[in-house]
Amino acid sequence: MDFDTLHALGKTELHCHLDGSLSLSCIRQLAKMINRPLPASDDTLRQLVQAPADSENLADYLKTFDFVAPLLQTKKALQLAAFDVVAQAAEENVRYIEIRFAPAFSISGGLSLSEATEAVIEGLHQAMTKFDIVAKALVCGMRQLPNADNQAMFRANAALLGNGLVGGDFAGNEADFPTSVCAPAIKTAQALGVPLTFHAGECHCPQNIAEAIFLGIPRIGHATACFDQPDLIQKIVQTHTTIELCLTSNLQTKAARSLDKFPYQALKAAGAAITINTDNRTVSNTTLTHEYELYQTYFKTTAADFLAFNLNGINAAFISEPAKQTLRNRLQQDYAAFL
Ligand SMILES: O=c1[nH]cnc2c1ncn2[C@@H]1O[C@H](CO)[C@@H](O)[C@H]1O
Ligand SMILES: [Zn+2]
Repeated sequence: MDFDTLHALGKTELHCHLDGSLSLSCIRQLAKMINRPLPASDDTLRQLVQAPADSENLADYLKTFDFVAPLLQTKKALQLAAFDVVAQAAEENVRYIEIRFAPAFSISGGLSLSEATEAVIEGLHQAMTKFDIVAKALVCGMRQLPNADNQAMFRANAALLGNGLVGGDFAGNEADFPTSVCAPAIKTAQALGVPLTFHAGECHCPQNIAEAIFLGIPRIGHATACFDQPDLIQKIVQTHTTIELCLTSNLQTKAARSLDKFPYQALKAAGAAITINTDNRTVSNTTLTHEYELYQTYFKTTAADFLAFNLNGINAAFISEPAKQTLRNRLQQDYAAFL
């Protein structure tokens, strides 16, 4: 399929970070609101908000997020940001998206942990009235924060579940903060009834994936380190764990040092429920269409595969069964001409 066809295909995306996906024009608008000077040239600005080409590891990649954090400290800014990311997704025919962000990174201007989320939800709702897309929010605990902080975040946000907020995640510094360290906050989120996905396996540590599955988490972001672990892959299949693959991001963070160390083929061969995601449109300089193009080029992924991965995404989405059925029907229609 050519790029225009890949662009036209209906899509779903479970793994997309708000702060890593702002368009340059949105970044300019937000910077203006706090009188922060930015380089006049888009090329220069892009260098500042994209992960460096020579990122050594996840920690290096995550440094890029410091640039936009000060821009996301007011209700208006978070609303505009959420609207902006949904608009980008709708433009490339994403029908369903879950957008994640860390409330703890948006409270230095005086917002509470729940007000930050309410503002994101407001932006998602505004975008849904304008574009043909369903957009939901996930709140991220951060691995490097104390469990008490992540627990407070989930407690503050649990009441918003069902009203635009559909679940939670843990992101951040996996190399120094393994899954076991986060277990108390994971258990708190689960006890509060927060559906969870979880970043694991980005730092060459398959154990972090295994522990997350053991703790009953039904979706794993990345899971890169399972590529040469047949037993773990069997566990993923048996437990019906859905994997949120992020190819470009993994090559940048060196989670996968080459394509043969990316787990797509091993997971697909085993029959695991995989999905394709951007992770961070801006920080990783990608789009979901570009990701599809890479899979087609590198792995000969077909329209039937893309449909199956999108249906995996719907099955694992944190929404009601009737809402899922509507989206499934829509995707079947979208793909009918390509199968
Ligand atoms: O690939 C990733 N792995 C781990 N953490 C990430 C990744 N991408 C973004 N974030 C972290 O999630 C926070 C909330 O969106 C971001 O600020 C960033 O620190
Ligand atoms: Zn991520």
